[in-house]
Order: sequence, then structure tokens, then C-alpha cells
Amino acid sequence: MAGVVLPKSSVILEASLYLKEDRIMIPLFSDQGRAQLNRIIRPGVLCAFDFDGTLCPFRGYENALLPDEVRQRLIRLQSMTPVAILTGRGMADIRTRMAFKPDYLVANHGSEGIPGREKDSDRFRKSVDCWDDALKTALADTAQYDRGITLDNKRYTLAVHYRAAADHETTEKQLLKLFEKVAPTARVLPGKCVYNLIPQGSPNKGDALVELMKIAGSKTALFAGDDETDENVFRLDNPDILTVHVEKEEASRAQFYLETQEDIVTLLDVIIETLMANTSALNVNADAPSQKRNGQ
Ligand SMILES: O=P(O)(O)OC[C@H]1O[C@H](O[C@H]2O[C@H](CO)[C@@H](O)[C@H](O)[C@H]2O)[C@H](O)[C@@H](O)[C@@H]1O
Repeated sequence: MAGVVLPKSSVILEASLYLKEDRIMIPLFSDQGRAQLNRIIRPGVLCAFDFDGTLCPFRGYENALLPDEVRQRLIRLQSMTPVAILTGRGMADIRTRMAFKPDYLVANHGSEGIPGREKDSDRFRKSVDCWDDALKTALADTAQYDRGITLDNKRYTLAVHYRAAADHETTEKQLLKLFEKVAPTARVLPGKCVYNLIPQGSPNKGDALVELMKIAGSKTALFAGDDETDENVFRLDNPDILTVHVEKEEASRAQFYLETQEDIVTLLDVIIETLMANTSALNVNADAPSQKRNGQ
């Protein structure tokens, strides 16, 4: 694993974006991208999306709401094929932001909402509460830590936001040091101005997508995301899963990228059109009289 830089820390830092590998992302709306869309977008395809930064632009922690133009297209898409949303937000939080009920809603980076995976919930919750208490106590020392650091206890994972901190670099270093001291040991998943503390053994978004494909009976899937937490899906490297990164990110394992977050609307339109075309092509073939063979 050439080029991997792991910090000296007892915490487990999930460093997918630190893996420097030769891999070039391709614009989705290119010939190659459209060919892949045409191959993957077949009847029954599972269409899965991250929420913040993908379906919804960053609008500040409290204000993120699913835009109307996105919701209308998701409703249309859902009438044709299964739709999933995989988010780092807690279940109770995400439900208030969508006015839309996807077929599958997986929250807390995979720790909530995968059918049949509830057995460890109590253990996850206890870990999160321990970290929450320990960090609250430490961060109360405002002479040392920026007041802009905030904790969001999402029951099964803990988000430590620092978007409002004055000096992000210093804050990141301080927080990583602090996380070394918490017990039980946490998996630390970096995001956009946030560190997510995740209990060991909890499923991630990649596990969730694989599980949902089985449950939905989908042979193919499309997943779009924008953040390091989405790399667990991108890293699956499954030829039957088309992966899309919102905005170009050289270090990502996603196959394709969208130029901007606003392009998600175009992507939804393209998925709907492709699905319609490929469904009617299938119907035409099914209706066509079987060809005569051997000159009969
Ligand atoms: O998996 P996602 O749906 O992308 O959720 C990831 C995190 O989203 C939220 O934080 C992010 O959005 C905020 C506002 O839109 C932004 O201020 C913050 O910096 C981002 O990290 C959410 O608050 C977290 O709990 C999620 O883990």
C-alpha cells in the first residue's frame, strides 16, 4: 500500500482517501459514462444516494432539506425501481428532512436501518454515550478547544463537527489526539468538517448497499455520494455497481464523477430516461415472435 500515511494513534482512522492508487475518474456524462449507465440501469436496478452534499446541497447543519426538484424525480424513479438513501445522519433526523419515503433508508453511516442488523444496537449506543460524555468534559476546557466544535450524539455514531472552528488544521490535530484517549476504542471516519466516531463492528455504507441489493433482488446498482464516508461503497469495486462521486476528487475510488452537486437533477433525469428506454426495449423483445431457426 504505497503512499499510505496513517497517524500514530490508537484510534482507528478510516483512511480511504489516503490510499494513493493510480485510478482516473471519468466524467459521468461522457461516452464511457453513458455506456456504463446504459449497462447498469436495467429494470430492478437499485438506485442509492447519499444525502448531504449529494441529494442536498450543504446548507448548514440545521437547514439541510431535500430540494423539491430532487424529491419529485425521486418519487418518479421510485415508481419504476427501488430507491435507497444511505446517510450519515441519524434516522430520526433524516426523516424530517425529506418529505419522501425511499424503499430503504439507512442512517448513521450504515449502523441504522439495515434490516436484520439490529442485534448490536445496544452495544453501539453504550459506546457512543461513553464518547459523548468524555468529549463533552474535555471540550468544556475552552481555553484549549475552540468553542466552534460541536457534538452530535446520533445514538449509534457520534459526529464531532468543527466547521465553525477558527483554525481547522489545529482543531483536527487536537481532536485526533483527543480521540486516542476515548474508551472503548473508536473507528474515526473523517467527513467534511466532521469526524464521525463509529463503534467497532458496525456496518458501513458499503455493507449496507450489498445487503440491500440482496434484499431488493437487484442484480445491478448505482450509488452517488460525495464524502469520505461514501468511499466504503466506492471501494467495493463491484462491476455491477456504478459509482459516482459528486465533484471530481482525485483520491476517490469512485468510477465516475459529476461536475457539481446541481448535476444530481440531470443524473436523476438520465436514470429515469434510460430506465424507460431499457424497459420498453425489453418488452418489445419479449413481445416479438420467436425467430425461426434452422430454416423452419
Ligand atoms: O452521509 P451524509 O448524508 O452525507 O451525511 C454526512 C453528515 O452530514 C451532516 O454533516 C454535513 O452536513 C452539514 C450541513 O449540511 C455540514 O455543515 C457538515 O460540515 C457536514 O459534515 C450531518 O450533520 C452529519 O451528522 C452527517 O454525518
